[in-house]
Amino acid sequence: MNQSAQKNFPVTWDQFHRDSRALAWRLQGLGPFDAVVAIARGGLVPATIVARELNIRVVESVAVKSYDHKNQGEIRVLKAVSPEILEKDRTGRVLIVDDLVDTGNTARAVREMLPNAHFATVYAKPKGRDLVDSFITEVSQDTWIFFPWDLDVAYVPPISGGTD
Ligand SMILES: O=P(O)(O)OC[C@H]1O[C@H](OP(=O)(O)OP(=O)(O)O)[C@H](O)[C@@H]1O
Ligand SMILES: Nc1nc2[nH]cnc2c(=O)[nH]1
Ligand SMILES: [Mg+2]
Repeated sequence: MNQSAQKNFPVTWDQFHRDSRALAWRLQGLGPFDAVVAIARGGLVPATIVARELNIRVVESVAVKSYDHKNQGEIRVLKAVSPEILEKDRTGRVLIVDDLVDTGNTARAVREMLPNAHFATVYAKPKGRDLVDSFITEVSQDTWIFFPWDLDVAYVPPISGGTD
């Protein structure tokens, strides 16, 4: 449950691209990886960027849903990992990518499916941090991250509270 999120952390496309590329730099040398498994939906964007940078051509997905907007519910697996990827996991050369780890519930569920994979996220909150092998930026547990695909350009009133 993330209703306690007090702070907003909006991320632009530019920043997300930069942070995802930074993740690719960090992952280079930890491989080689034969396949990337993106945790849909949020993991699909960074997975594509990482796969491009590391020249990984096999990109798969697993679909896990646990949030309805900011409310966390039961973990539901909507699309399981393919048998080919389960087979590849034995080699330890599978890379799982997600946009963030929060409570760690999603990461825990996917790690059970692919126990030998390297788990990477762009952002991490303290509760889930230890469940990922690599991440770029940590934010506090009471921060809600807004991804660029959740945002639009909008009017903001002046800090002084007056009209502009
Ligand atoms: O560590 P947790 O507390 O499990 O939260 C992290 C997960 O929550 C979000 O996905 P969400 O279930 O909202 O679906 P989405 O990727 O389709 O937005 C996010 O993309 C992570 O996958
Ligand atoms: N967009 C978004 N989804 C989440 N799912 C769990 N935590 C978060 C968060 O901080 N931002
Ligand atoms: Mg997700």
